[in-house]
Amino acid sequence: MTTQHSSKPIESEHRSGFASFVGRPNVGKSTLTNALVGEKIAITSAKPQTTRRAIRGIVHRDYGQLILVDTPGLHRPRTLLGQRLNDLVEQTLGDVDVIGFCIPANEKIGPGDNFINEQLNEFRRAKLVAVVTKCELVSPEQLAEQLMAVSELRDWKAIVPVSAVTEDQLEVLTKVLIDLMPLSPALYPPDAITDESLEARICELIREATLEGVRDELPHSIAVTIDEMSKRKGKDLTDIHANIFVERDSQKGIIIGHRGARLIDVGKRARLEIEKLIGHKVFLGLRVKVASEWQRDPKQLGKLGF
Ligand SMILES: Nc1nc2c(ncn2[C@@H]2O[C@H](COP(=O)(O)OP(=O)(O)OP(=O)(O)O)[C@@H](O)[C@H]2O)c(=O)[nH]1
Repeated sequence: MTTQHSSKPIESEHRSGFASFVGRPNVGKSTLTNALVGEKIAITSAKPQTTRRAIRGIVHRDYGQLILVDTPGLHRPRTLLGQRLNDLVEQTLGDVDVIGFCIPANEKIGPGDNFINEQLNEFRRAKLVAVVTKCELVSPEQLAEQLMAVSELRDWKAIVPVSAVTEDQLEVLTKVLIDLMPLSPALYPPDAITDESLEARICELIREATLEGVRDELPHSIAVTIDEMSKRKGKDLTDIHANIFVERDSQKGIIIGHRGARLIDVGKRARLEIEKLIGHKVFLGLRVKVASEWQRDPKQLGKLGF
């Protein structure tokens, strides 16, 4: 007598589950997510704390499926937005199978890392992995030292050094993470890369272009919404009308720039990224609006999608 089971050995070993990267702002969590997925899912920026949503990037292998949930990072909240972001992180981390704690290879472990490491004790469901990022920036000796320091933080399931820029060790990290997932069939269809809506991804691309080159206090004041998006009849062209919200008139001036020069540049960069995403030409109309103190106002936060 033969059993069905014996004829399907590969599927029975298939693993699927959720993982999240945590770590101080700017350690490379979003870049790593994009590099693992192989497509731009999360926006990245040299400004800290630019990640606002739980975005799922999906990595497919024949032995398993890894669903990456990007989070804004744990930090002490100063505004209602900050508080909502923290709630979102806690909810997310309470649910995932694996948490990858990202620590950059080129910076000594400090109070910020220790704070997050302590927070990780709260999430008992998840298996904990340390990911040492930006490895191409240091010598092999420095890397070895950092790996030692990381191993002293706690008893990790694994410690993996990677570089999202040179793509070093990305496949190793993928395998390590999938091997820690529960046995399960695939949770998403094979062609799914994210479950974020196209509109949400476009808003994020516009926010990313807007963030480039602005000073430190401004990034948190920017939110983007889409008023209208439609494909022109019989043409490979999509019209998109979007709003960039800031909190004060002075910020509006910064975004728009001298005679609108900066806004034109933002629009051009955002348009090119959106065209890459949707695969054809885009007309992008941007309007800058003031929604004063939106980060502290529950009604406005709701309207802007938080
Ligand atoms: N050299 C180097 N730079 C990297 C690497 N990964 C990310 N970066 C850079 O580090 C900066 C921060 O990257 P992000 O991916 O936005 O960092 P994050 O941790 O998601 O930041 P938050 O949005 O603040 O949470 C960007 O300027 C990236 O280009 C890497 O492997 N090597």
